[in-house]
Amino acid sequence: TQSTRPQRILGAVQRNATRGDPRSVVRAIDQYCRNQEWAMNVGDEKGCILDSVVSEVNPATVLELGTYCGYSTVRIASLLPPHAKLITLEFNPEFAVIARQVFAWAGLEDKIQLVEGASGDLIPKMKEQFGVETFDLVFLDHWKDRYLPDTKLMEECGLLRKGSVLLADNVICPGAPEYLEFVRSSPRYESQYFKSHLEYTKVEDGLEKSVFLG
Ligand SMILES: CCc1ncnc2c1ncn2[C@@H]1O[C@H](/C=C/CNC(=O)c2cc(-c3ccc(F)cc3)cc(O)c2O)[C@@H](O)[C@H]1O
Ligand SMILES: [Mg+2]
Repeated sequence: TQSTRPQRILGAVQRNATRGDPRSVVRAIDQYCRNQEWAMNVGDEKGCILDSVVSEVNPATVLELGTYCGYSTVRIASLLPPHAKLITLEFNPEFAVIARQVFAWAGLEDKIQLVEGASGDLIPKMKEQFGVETFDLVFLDHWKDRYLPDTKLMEECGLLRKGSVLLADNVICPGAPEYLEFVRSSPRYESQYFKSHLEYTKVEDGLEKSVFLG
């Protein structure tokens, strides 16, 4: 039977990365997706911007919306301090199965908690079910029309504190126009655009970093 793209990405990791070495997992996925078949990972160029924001925030609690194969999850988790917690939400069970194996190959399964389900259903349960107070960093990389409703939902659920950082992928391509308009015009956010390129291409894309002002 025909394999899926996520299965082929996992294969590339298992063939080319070193068990327990997160950076080799990241490199293996980037090489596969750049040379064999494109996939919607944040990628190496935007990934460097992601790394710099993670290092600057040095978060104790991270929420990722949209795991896919776990490329950005591994990238973020590999930079977290010892007792930090990364929760990643994914509603496609097939992608979740692949991502968990990618985390295991990277040796990061103890730092990453993948929760299966839709973000709109899970965000209201964060405090009671997952013992989260607030998130220091949120990485938005799921369906682009969910960025704004989920941001409003996180505010309503008291999951953002003064200084919480939202980092959103793809604000240009495919684009998240309503989200961008909101965070750039709201007095409750301080927003900054990091110009880059769509993963593995020369097409313009970028990340929007928005600090919640409380
Ligand atoms: C219901 C809420 C909700 N709850 C939980 N999990 C959810 C969810 N909504 C989605 N997911 C999961 O997240 C991932 C989807 C991510 C969606 N990402 C892009 O569409 C995208 C596209 C391009 C691009 C494609 C084609 C082009 F030509 C150009 C650019 C580039 C990029 O970097 C991109 O991120 C999958 O794992 C979903 O199962
Ligand atoms: Mg993306």
